[in-house]
Amino acid sequence: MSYVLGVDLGTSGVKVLLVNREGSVEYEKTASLTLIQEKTGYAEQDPNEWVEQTYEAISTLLSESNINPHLVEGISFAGQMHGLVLLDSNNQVIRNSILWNDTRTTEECQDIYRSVGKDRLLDITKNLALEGFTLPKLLWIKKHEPNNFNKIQTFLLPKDYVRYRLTGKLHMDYSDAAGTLLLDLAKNKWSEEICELMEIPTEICPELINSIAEVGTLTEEASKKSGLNMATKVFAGGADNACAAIGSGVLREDKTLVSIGTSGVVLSYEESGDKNFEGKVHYFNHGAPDAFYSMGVTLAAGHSLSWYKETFANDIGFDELVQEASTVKPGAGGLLFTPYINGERTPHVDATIRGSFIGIDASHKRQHFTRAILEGITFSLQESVSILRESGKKIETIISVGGGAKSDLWIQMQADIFQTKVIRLTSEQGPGMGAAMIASVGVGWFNSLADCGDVFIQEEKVYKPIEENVELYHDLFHLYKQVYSSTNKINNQLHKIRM
Ligand SMILES: Nc1ncnc2c1ncn2[C@@H]1O[C@H](COP(=O)(O)OP(=O)(O)O)[C@@H](O)[C@H]1O
Ligand SMILES: O=C(CO)[C@@H](O)[C@H](O)COP(=O)(O)O
Repeated sequence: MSYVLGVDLGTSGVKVLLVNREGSVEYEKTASLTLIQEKTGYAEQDPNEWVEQTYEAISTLLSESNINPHLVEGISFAGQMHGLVLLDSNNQVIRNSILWNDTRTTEECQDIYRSVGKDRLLDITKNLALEGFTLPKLLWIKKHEPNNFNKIQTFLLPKDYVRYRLTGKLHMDYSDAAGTLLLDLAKNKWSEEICELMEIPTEICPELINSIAEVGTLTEEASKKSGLNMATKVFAGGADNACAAIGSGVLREDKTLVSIGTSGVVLSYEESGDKNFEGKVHYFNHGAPDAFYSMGVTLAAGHSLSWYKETFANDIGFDELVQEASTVKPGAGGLLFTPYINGERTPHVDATIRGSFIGIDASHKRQHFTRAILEGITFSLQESVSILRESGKKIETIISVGGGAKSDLWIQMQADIFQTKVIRLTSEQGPGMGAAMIASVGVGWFNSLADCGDVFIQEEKVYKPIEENVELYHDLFHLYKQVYSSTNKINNQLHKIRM
């Protein structure tokens, strides 16, 4: 038997999957990560912790599974997008990474619109200037940390930095580069026009490669620290959502996934990169060659639940917390939650909005708040489903992945609110499975990602909408959508106090 490893550098932790030639996940290991939030709107992580925790997860997996490392033929990576990693002339990390859910860069986004123009930016990158993207972070460093900016030899994204430390090779893959606001999507190259207009030296932009490209093998240090054989082949990998699309079989039109990780995404396959969504959704390169995807993003999806658990229910696990919520009927006793604890992207591009509980009643218990959070996150994702449907997408079946897909209750809720069949796969680890599929094609087990998907991707359970819940949630969704416009002005005032 031989194996590949899929590494998913998520925000909550590094997840490593050991996958055999039949696509079975024979072992998985997670090593947690620390989210540094020194003040409102800030989110950072230490790139060196990513590397150490990747070594920890791989070495522990190998020792616990008792697998001979020589049987691991290949490894690839999925990673949280947009996070800015700055390397100096010795390829040393200059400062902590500013992450995808950090919203400090509103001014820099306005600078981009002033210098490039919103329409021109959309023409070149197909995306709006959002606080979580990479270019605004680079501009923030240039404005607020000029000494650090002047030390930059190159910038990378999270998984590319981990792959660099394991191989000694510097690259960025196209699916992740698409989220930097520096990639010319049509020309598939760094935009010299945007670099020039924003005074970003083009030489700090790394070499671009495809997700399925072989980048090399492991360094001696990486082999020693991970326990893997030095001859293990390393493949580029992709953005976590691009890999989730691969790992969920979203490899043709009208295939859609929902991933509830720290963020929440609704992702739909796009055959071309020349549609015009007017920036209403994200529009990025897929991890599969010559393909793209549209995507709505809820900034704090799983994060809303994990923040609530850590703050109010740290004595119990997620399973128990969610099980409690299942004792409450749909509608959470008239309690609504909006998941804007880090601001929001889709449909509301608003870094100052914050979350709300509306309708708190003296009869409500913890389980009502938990259910309201699950429903509010799902309502937020329904807003992205609605945008994609309004763009002409047929969304009749959705594949659910991410940590949120561990819960029967939450997937049923998704079916009821999205009013579609929702499929749970045998592994909810969409990004990690996608990375494993990239490695399995790379080592030659399959001729294409689609051929690999036919073997690796197995449905475990289909959830169908429950009519009475559909009707209730349909009415509640209209109430939910009113909360943003009813609270954004107050939140803007509160933001001044929060700073
Ligand atoms: N058993 C569970 N039931 C429901 N939700 C869960 C469960 N375990 C984790 N989660 C949710 O999944 C999220 C983490 O999902 P994951 O895909 O690992 O995120 P990331 O890739 O961002 O690290 C947590 O924030 C939590 O809200
Ligand atoms: O910013 C985005 C997509 O644009 C997020 O999807 C990040 O990629 C984080 O992913 P998770 O940690 O939630 O998996």
